[in-house]
Amino acid sequence: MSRATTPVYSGAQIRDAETPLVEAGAGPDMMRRAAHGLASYVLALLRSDGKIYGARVLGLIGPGNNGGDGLYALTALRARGVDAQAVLVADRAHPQALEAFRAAGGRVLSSVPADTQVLIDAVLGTGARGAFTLPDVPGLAEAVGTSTVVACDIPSGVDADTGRCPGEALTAEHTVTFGGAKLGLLLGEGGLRSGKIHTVDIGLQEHLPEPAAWELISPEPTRRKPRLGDHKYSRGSLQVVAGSPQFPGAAQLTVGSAITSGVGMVRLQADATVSAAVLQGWPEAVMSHGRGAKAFDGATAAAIGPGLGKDRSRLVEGETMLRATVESKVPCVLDASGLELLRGDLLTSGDLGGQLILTPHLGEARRLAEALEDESLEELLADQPDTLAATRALAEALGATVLLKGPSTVVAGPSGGAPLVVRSATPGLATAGTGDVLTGIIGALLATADAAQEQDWVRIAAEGARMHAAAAQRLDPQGFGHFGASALIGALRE
Ligand SMILES: NC(=O)C1=CN([C@@H]2O[C@H](COP(=O)(O)OP(=O)(O)OC[C@H]3O[C@@H](n4cnc5c(N)ncnc54)[C@H](OP(=O)(O)O)[C@@H]3O)[C@@H](O)[C@H]2O)[C@@H](O)CC1
Ligand SMILES: Nc1ncnc2c1ncn2[C@@H]1O[C@H](COP(=O)(O)OP(=O)(O)O)[C@@H](O)[C@H]1O
Ligand SMILES: [K+]
Repeated sequence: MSRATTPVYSGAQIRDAETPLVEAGAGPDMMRRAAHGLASYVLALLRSDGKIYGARVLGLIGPGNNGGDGLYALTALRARGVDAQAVLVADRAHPQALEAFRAAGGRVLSSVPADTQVLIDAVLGTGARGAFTLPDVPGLAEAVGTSTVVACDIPSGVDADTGRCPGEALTAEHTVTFGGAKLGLLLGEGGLRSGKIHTVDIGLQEHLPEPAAWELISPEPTRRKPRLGDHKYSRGSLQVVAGSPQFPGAAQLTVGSAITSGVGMVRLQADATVSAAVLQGWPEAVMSHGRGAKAFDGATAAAIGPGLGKDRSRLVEGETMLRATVESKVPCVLDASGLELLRGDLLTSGDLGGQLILTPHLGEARRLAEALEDESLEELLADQPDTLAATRALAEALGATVLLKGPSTVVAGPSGGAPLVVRSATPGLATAGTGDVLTGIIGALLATADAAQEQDWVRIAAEGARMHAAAAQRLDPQGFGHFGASALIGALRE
């Protein structure tokens, strides 16, 4: 993968990489490195917050190695003058780590002091199995609200492979994770509970397999800048089928975001009312109403679906265009009501092509799973979804690229390459119409991209999601959420 991405592993991959090292006697060494990384991170937090000497840190310690990491980190913090104490939540704790902690003057408390500044969650890590119940420790609920919670490896209760929380779970503002980022820190519920993620090298690197996914963290160079000799046709032309009398705004947002993302020409196929509305805001848009699949001639990509609603004639136009793109293998992004067009042979062909990018949100993905009558996919998408496995399965079933939207967006191609994840931390995007903006961005990227391989489509779609989140971040750095989809378009310029 490129330098814009970082590897993400399942908990099982990390454990498998650790096993031979533990068998060779390197376990204590790895634990020392993990604890040192955790203690250094907490020290930096305390330093930025005021002072280290006498600062109050409490470790919530579980029965296994995760608790061992926590106890050694507390020991290291004590050596720096931090008032670090522990609460043991089980009837046992890592014996050597507990001994080291006690030898450093650490005390085991039966409640969490009210003046705790940093609470280290070292209850469960990758060894967690099944549902977790928050320990009944006096003062814990209050401290969770008032102190900074730092998770040791993974917030307790979060499944390291999927991000699912089968029972209760702790929520951290920071997670210091060992050996490599875990899927569970990025995906689903886990993605909402991990906060800022910091990875500590514990010497696993060369023992790790190909990662289960990659996180896209900085711009992918998929955007083509205008060249000196370019003209409007050579810069790419995007054909949009969006909007209906009920939802004219969806066409405005898709067209506007495509124009702003940088493409030679944006053409819209829509009826007279929608066209008039779009032209008010975007006079540079070209109308191609009434030309059927011919409207598609010369386009280098298509964007189909936003705001077609249940309008019969608009859906027919969308389907005509969709079939034309699939047949000619011209890249296309299919969103919103456009996804309802995947029925009959379009649903079951299993080979729509990686150049077709579907951008469902969770509800739309569930409807696709229902239409496919795929119970295992429905299960992956149920209550606590496994978004990585579900995106892969959906991409494979349809033979297309799938971008599953959410706080963490997952993109997978049809033939099983490693998916890309875009974590946004911009909940202000949860507002009507932002999906239409994403469709316009991806449409523009597709229209201007040089893509040859399946993984290119995955990268382009993920880059679209990154640009979308970056625009929200730029527009609303404090996270107040006081913006709508139209304002997001204005923030697309990087
Ligand atoms: N391997 C290494 O060398 C290195 C590992 N490292 C660290 O070790 C961590 C993994 O440690 P681990 O394997 O000891 O598992 P861990 O997460 O502490 O939990 C296991 C304990 O919890 C219990 N338990 C399980 N589920 C439960 C539930 N739902 N509710 C309640 N209890 C539950 C379970 O009890 P049992 O079911 O066995 O009775 C068992 O006692 C990893 O995240 C990293 O921090 C690093 O130091 C680097 C080197
Ligand atoms: N809590 C959230 N945090 C970050 N991004 C979010 C959140 N909720 C939604 N989004 C993003 O906002 C967009 C919403 O898209 P969608 O649901 O299709 O909206 P619409 O159909 O109204 O345009 C997606 O890109 C999604 O990833
Ligand atoms: K933990």
